[in-house]
Amino acid sequence: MKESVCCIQRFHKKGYGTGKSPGFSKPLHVIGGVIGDELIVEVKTKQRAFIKQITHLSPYRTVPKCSHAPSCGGCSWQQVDYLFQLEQKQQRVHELFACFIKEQFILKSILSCDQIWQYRNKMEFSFSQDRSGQQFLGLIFAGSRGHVFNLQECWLVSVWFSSVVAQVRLWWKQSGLSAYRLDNTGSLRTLIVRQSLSTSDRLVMLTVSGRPEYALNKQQIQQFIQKILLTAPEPEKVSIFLRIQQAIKGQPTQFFEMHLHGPDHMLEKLNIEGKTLTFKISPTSFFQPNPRQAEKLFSSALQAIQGPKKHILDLYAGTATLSIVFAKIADRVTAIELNPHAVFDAKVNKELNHIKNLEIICGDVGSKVQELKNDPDFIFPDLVIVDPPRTGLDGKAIKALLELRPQEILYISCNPVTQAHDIQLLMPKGYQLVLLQPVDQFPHTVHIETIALLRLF
Ligand SMILES: C[S@@+](CC[C@H](N)C(=O)[O-])C[C@H]1O[C@@H](n2cnc3c(N)ncnc32)[C@H](O)[C@@H]1O
Repeated sequence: MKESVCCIQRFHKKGYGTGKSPGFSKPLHVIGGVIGDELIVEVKTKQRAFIKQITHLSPYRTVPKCSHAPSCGGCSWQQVDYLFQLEQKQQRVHELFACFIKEQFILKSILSCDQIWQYRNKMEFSFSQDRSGQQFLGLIFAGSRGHVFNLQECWLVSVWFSSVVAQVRLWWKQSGLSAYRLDNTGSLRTLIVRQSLSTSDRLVMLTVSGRPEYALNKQQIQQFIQKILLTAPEPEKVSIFLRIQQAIKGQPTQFFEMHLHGPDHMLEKLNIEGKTLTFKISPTSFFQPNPRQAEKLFSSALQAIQGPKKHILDLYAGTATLSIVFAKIADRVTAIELNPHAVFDAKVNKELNHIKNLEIICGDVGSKVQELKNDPDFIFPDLVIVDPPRTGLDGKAIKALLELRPQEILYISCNPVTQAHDIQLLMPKGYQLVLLQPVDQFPHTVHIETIALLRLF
């Protein structure tokens, strides 16, 4: 391991501080480095380095709240002043789009987060064991290849999350179970914890191996439930699930959920333009992880569109959040979602929010749009909303969009890199980017949510 000096000049896309260092031909990426820092660093791999000493403090540096901040892979920017985080995110979005868009488009100022701590409603923790058998349950070390550390606190979520982790760690010690390993041996894989920010509903899901020789027995499951119930003020209201993940070589991974305790879902509420909407969320359904910012995201998306619309297609609809928000400006809305559990939630959410003009379809976006188009009664949409996973739109979905040729496409994304890539494919076919609105859903991380409005010219 080599020691060197390094001045941080910019941020790497993963949030590391990047700067030149004498003796190294390529810039170093320093975990925890902030633009303006002068550092003595330890160089671990060719370009990856760790801070040994700060010789000059950046004016953008602040004191992290969490004791894990210097090494946790969850928050790479807790040491960066929040206003500077926002500036950096705004600049990143500008760089990603301005490099290929020559026409005028409006890049709005990023919508900041009012509650920058304890804003998440979900966190996934991993189980791991080293060669000596020492047990770890928590998050992944920054810059490591999946090395887990024992989490004691996390400021992105409520304190209940760390008390669940602590109780599960105690249960694990007594259980005799082992952590799942990449060679498909061992039992315990992940622990998902969710807590609604509006109703305080709580949900815990333990994911284990599907190999029969690593299955949990009745007593182990009962003891797991008892430990979780110790953490909650109203134990009867905690939902507990066991998820069995079956990984067989050459076959798609399969999941089976077992409902162990409490309600089979949780409820979350969003306030959109003065109206409170209620959403049922099953353990495997996606829901926006920062509900207060989701309110800003959805309100801002709604304001970007001038209604009324005849037919809105909501692709990658999840639990139908956007469909329900947009239903008031359309004659009809059609939602398409792959996950059957989320589709089931979406149907309940339609009823809970008294929506009459919404149809919900379960299936892959690319295939279902083709089927819809073949229906002679199909009304071509004037607005298509897409909110895909981080990987963006696949070839089939892009093709479907181009065949539908709606007047407007509202593209919401948690990954502006894939979003910019997809928009580059849509532009030569007559679409122009008219509006870009970044939203800070994830303070202290490098992640950015963006709303893009495309119009057919
Ligand atoms: C980022 S979430 C957006 C959900 C929703 N718009 C919201 O804000 O709550 C993406 C959703 O796309 C779904 N999905 C992923 N691939 C899909 C596909 N090929 N076809 C349909 N839905 C898909 C996922 O299950 C997930 O619910």
